[in-house]
Amino acid sequence: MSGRTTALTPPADAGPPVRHPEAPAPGEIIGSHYEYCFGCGGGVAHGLHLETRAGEGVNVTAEFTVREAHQGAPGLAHGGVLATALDETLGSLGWMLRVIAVTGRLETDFLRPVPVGTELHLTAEAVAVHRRKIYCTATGRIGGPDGPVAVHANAMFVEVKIDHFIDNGRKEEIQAVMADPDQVKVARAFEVNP
Ligand SMILES: CCCCCCCC(=O)SCCNC(=O)CCNC(=O)[C@H](O)C(C)(C)COP(=O)(O)OP(=O)(O)OC[C@H]1O[C@@H](n2cnc3c(N)ncnc32)[C@H](O)[C@@H]1OP(=O)(O)O
Repeated sequence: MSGRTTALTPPADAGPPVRHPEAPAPGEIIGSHYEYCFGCGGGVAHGLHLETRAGEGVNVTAEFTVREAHQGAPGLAHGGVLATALDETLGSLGWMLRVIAVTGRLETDFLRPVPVGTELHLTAEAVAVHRRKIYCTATGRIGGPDGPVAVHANAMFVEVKIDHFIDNGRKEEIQAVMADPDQVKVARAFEVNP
């Protein structure tokens, strides 16, 4: 990581994020991007099962109920799980920009403990784009969209091509995904932007 600036403040020549014309309509549920994703996949028993909805701008909302399997301290959510919820919500912003992007940097503030049983209401928003970098923020509130803020993150995602996953993922899973024509179609559509 030599010579790389790690600041999460967008550079002066960064531009505003632009909602893609084919982004999901406001209020539309953004389905899971992968059945075995710990954040959103239905195939992970103890996963977060996060359900994300498109916002009106380059933003999304999501809910996640903290369950027993998500504990760190007795009766409280594990901080890493809460960071995962923020990360997953932020990851959905790619649908609004219609790019594939992965987390480059994620800085999380933990402001309140989150008890098991809590429904965490999450929002994420892209704030600036500079070349392949997407600067964004996310917030998790306890109990409702206007509840007290429990967690907040500033992040920078980096746009990648499908090859990022093909070249780096384990062969078994990559082959299974590539055998599904629907998944390939969705992924390739994201590579043609706009
Ligand atoms: C399909 C979507 C799934 C979503 C799931 C939820 C989100 C996730 O959890 S994704 C999984 C976690 N993240 C990862 O595994 C990513 C691992 N990291 C990588 O693969 C690489 O480091 C990657 C792709 C981020 C960047 O590598 P590379 O493509 O070679 O780009 P690189 O040239 O180094 O960087 C591009 C720009 O980003 C900047 N950058 C990259 N990483 C960072 C970082 N950590 N901090 C600050 N800046 C960074 C670089 O400085 C560069 O900036 P500039 O354009 O000004 O020169």
